[in-house]
Amino acid sequence: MPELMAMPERLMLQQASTAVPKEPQSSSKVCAQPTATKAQRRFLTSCEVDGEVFRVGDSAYALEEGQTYKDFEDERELCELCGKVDKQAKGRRGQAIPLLECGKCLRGFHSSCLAPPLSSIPEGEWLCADCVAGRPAASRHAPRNPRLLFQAARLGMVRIEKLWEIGGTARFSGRWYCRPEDTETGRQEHHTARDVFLTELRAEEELDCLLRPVAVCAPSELDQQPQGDVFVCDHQYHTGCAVFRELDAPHEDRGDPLLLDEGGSQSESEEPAFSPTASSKHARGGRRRCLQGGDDWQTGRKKQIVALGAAEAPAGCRARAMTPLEGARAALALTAAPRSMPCREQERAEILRFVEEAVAAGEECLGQCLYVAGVPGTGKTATLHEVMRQMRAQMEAGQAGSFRYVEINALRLASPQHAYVHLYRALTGKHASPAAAAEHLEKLFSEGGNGDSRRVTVLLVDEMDLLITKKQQVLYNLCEWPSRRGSRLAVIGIANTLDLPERLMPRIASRLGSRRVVFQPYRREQLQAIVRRRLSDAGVTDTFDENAIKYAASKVAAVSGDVRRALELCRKAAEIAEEQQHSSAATAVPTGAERTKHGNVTMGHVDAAVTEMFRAVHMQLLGNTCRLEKLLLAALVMETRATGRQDAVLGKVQQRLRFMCEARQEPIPHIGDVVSAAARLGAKRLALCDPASLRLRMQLALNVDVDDVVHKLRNDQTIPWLAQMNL
Ligand SMILES: Nc1ncnc2c1ncn2[C@@H]1O[C@H](COP(=O)(O)OP(=O)(O)OP(=O)(O)O)[C@@H](O)[C@H]1O
Ligand SMILES: [Zn+2]
Ligand SMILES: [Zn+2]
Repeated sequence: MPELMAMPERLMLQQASTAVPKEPQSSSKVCAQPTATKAQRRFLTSCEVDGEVFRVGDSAYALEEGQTYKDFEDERELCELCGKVDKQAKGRRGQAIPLLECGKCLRGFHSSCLAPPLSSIPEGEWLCADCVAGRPAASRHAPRNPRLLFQAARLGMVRIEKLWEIGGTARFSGRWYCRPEDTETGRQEHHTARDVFLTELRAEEELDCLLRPVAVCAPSELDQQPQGDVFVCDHQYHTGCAVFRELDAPHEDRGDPLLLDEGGSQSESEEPAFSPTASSKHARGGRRRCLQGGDDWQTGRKKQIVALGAAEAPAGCRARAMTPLEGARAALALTAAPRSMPCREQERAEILRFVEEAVAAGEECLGQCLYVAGVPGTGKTATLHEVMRQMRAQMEAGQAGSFRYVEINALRLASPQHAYVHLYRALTGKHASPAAAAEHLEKLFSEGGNGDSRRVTVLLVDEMDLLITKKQQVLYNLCEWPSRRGSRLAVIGIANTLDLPERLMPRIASRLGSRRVVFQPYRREQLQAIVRRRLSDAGVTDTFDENAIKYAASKVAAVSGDVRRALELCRKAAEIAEEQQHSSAATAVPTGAERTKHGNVTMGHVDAAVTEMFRAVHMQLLGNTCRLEKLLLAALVMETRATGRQDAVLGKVQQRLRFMCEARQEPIPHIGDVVSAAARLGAKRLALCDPASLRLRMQLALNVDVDDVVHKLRNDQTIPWLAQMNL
């Protein structure tokens, strides 16, 4: 329901000047928001300021320092040729001739000023003579309309992500857009005059700093937009890491250093909005991005603010405080980026040294490859992310040279060759086919091909073993490019197998394998320390009985050193304890006070969590397998552990099965039975396999967690000797 929130202007001015420190030129005033009043925020979905409606999700021009609305009173562009706005047509009616806009440089021309003059406005896109000839198309006149001012870096543009009203003032937070010129690689051939990139830099100010909404659309939607204030955006640009990313690219990991200063939903508004001194210097051109916060910008607007739609407050923004158990659950969640990573200090230092050396070497950065290995859940990715976050902080503090950081997860690639596509896109913001991208990268990493970028690129390739192809060309390129003079590229590969370099051709192995960091599986005490640290970082150490943590750690350490399982188990235990607390509160026994005191997670809860985790459907399916299927699973686990690959050829698995049976004096199963047992595992979705027609050439891979399989096999009563096997 519309609601009027206009306040007397005098009052508003007072408010603004008390909220703002006295020095009028200080840029820090943008950040100096009184946080004490945060509780009274009312979130809005849209808001009207003097007739302009701004919605969440809209983009808008934002005034830069020193600009006022008065500056935009006459936005009419001048004709590039005659330098005038209006021109009376010679002849009968004497009406103004509109300016014709060049589709590339966006400058305006009177149709009658052109040589030869155009008698009618052309249909579709029209290009000026400079653009047709490929000449630089700089305007001779100072731009007057916002679109050209933005392109001349004299006006900002933001995307509004939140709108709220506080004390009669409407405020917004959002992110800045930048132009191709503001990126590390600068304006490139494929950029059009309308291309913009959404950056990670946040803005938070009064809504009054926004001039008016603009349309920002995907390239494919451009045709449906009216001319004028329209921009095209299909990539984000991270100014800190100087890399591009598809606008809607999925990102899962909260620890991803690229996501650091995106407006996180929980921490929003605690962290200062973008401070122009800190991060903008990394954006090329070091443009000072500061929203007007003084008194002068209020001239020209009456500040009639109308809140149009009130929004539900975002979850968590006004939520009640978390209970300790909820806090514990959140701290143990796998998606939470750990604040600190105990037990990995040495590995971390080694990786940090590698990156520091590569970045410091700059031009001389030659042949830098690092191979990081370790079984799943040993903190490889998390440690790397932490190192990169630290490097970024160093870079921003001016303690380390600038670098670019690109991350590729081979699991998410459509094919190994798509690694090229991803890397090329990150460096240039451009999409290309795998073959074309490989060609461009080849040039880029050859001498002088990297343009005038002085930054070293640090490339992280997660799950690197998935990039193995028949000719190993992708891996070869990724490991060879860094050794090119002037490539300024350092590559870090992560994989689960220790011997990946040894499985590669010697020319790759020599490059990748020379520097390694190995992550050993966590031992029981380490798992314990990690869980404990996560809890203490969140300030909820005493939610867990010491014995409960110890018990959970030993349960997990008995099967694997995968910290994920330890965290999951403890999280589940906390969940169970919480449920118990709720149900006992509901029955309202007067011992409530005592209950909360003892409402800790105990060994009993961990035990319940173990049972629950192992009650999952696939665990039941595992329990219902026949003897041969069980033996086959055991052989498959051993084979994949030995090769470090996820899949195995049935022939090899069958060989292991035979040795196993021979050693235990079990009857050796017939090959046909083995093939059909494999097909049955496939049908139950416990394993992935090719058609059974391939027989022993069939590829087989586990489709369930290997630790679950091992747990089941070790505890199998019907084949007790499996417990002694080295699974
Ligand atoms: N030392 C540690 N302290 C705190 N949390 C940790 C530690 N090691 C790992 N974790 C957490 O465990 C989870 C798994 O870690 P990570 O993804 O880094 O493992 P990984 O070795 O890369 O495994 P994979 O090979 O399966 O990707 C993450 O949520 C991470 O935050
Ligand atoms: Zn003219
Ligand atoms: Zn032009």
